[in-house]
Amino acid sequence: MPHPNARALTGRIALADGSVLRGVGFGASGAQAGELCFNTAMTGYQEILTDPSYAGQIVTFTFPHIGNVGANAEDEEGGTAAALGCVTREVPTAPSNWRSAGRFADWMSARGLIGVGGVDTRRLTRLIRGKGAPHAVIAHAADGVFDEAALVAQARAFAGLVGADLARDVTAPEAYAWADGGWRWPGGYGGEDAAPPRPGRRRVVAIDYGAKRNILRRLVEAGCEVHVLPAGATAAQVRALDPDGLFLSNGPGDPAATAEYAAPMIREIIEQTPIAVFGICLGHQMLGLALGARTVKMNHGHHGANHPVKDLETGKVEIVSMNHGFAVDAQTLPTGVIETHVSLFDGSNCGLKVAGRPVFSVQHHPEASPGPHDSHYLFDRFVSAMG
Ligand SMILES: NC(=O)CC[C@H](N)C(=O)O
Repeated sequence: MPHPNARALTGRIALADGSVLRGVGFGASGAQAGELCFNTAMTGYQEILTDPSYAGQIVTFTFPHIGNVGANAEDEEGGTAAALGCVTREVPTAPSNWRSAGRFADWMSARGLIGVGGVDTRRLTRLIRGKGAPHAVIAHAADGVFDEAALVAQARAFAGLVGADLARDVTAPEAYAWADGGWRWPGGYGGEDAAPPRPGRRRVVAIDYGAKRNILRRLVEAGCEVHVLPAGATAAQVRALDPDGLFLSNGPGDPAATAEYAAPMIREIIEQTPIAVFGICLGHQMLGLALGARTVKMNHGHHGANHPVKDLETGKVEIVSMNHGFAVDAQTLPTGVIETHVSLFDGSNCGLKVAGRPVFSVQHHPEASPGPHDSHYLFDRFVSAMG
């Protein structure tokens, strides 16, 4: 007789190398192919899974208990696309906190996210770290019946993130204004109405390549009035709003795949308009590309809320939130572009600035959603750079 606690193995993780891990499926049903990465954050699973930068990826959480505090409407970082699903050590339980809007598994279903729990995530993480982020399929079927060979074939057929322009897929369909944590986006999330522009605020045009909401909130907190433009915005469209600063957001996919539209716009602004420019993550990589540097695919990337980064100008070490699988190759930074931050895990580039200009960017996530607040000062630095 089966153990009374035994649960059917209704989930699978199939890797392109042919291995198949079995677990307990939860959330949405189906089978999705993507790149499998691991995230070491101990909190913030809902922010992670709704961060548009995770489009095309499946997240293995190294922290074993995921979903225990349920899900709620405030913690969503994006309105539409995000990760494909997640892998957990323990099968999520019912929420244990009073403010949850609902069970994690129900929220996963509603978002179309597939979960597989009861997996040896330690083994999976070692595998990803050793061989690089694999192409994989995450699958959930209530009857526990799978064609495992077909899942492996589906993982092998995944084209990968190199060369994939996903920022265009997740960007806002049209321009919108954001203020005080609210936004106006017809058919969107439907949060609070945007407040009218306030006198005395610095005007920022933020390009949405898959922007996390908490970045926009932090910009408002730092004293900005934020106007968001879709990914394909031209320099003329940016200038038409007469901003004091241009913000380049985070986002999914390969930065080099955006070369046709992002780099030319950024270059034109830097060359012709004397405003401050600040980029985060994909925005950092795009700024690097616009300045003439190259980006490279990392082995397994940086995904977590506990990464040490050194500010090379102050010598201070910040513990930061990270989520990237590509990086700017610091060796390719041209003269006049200075490396400002490095990862103390692997020495990879984490920041740059243009000498003598109010133009800078970081690879990590100062908005800390989830994560530590050590890098919040960068939002004030952006506002100061507006003169
Ligand atoms: N969070 C991000 O902006 C990620 C940037 C890019 N997609 C990468 O994986 O490196």
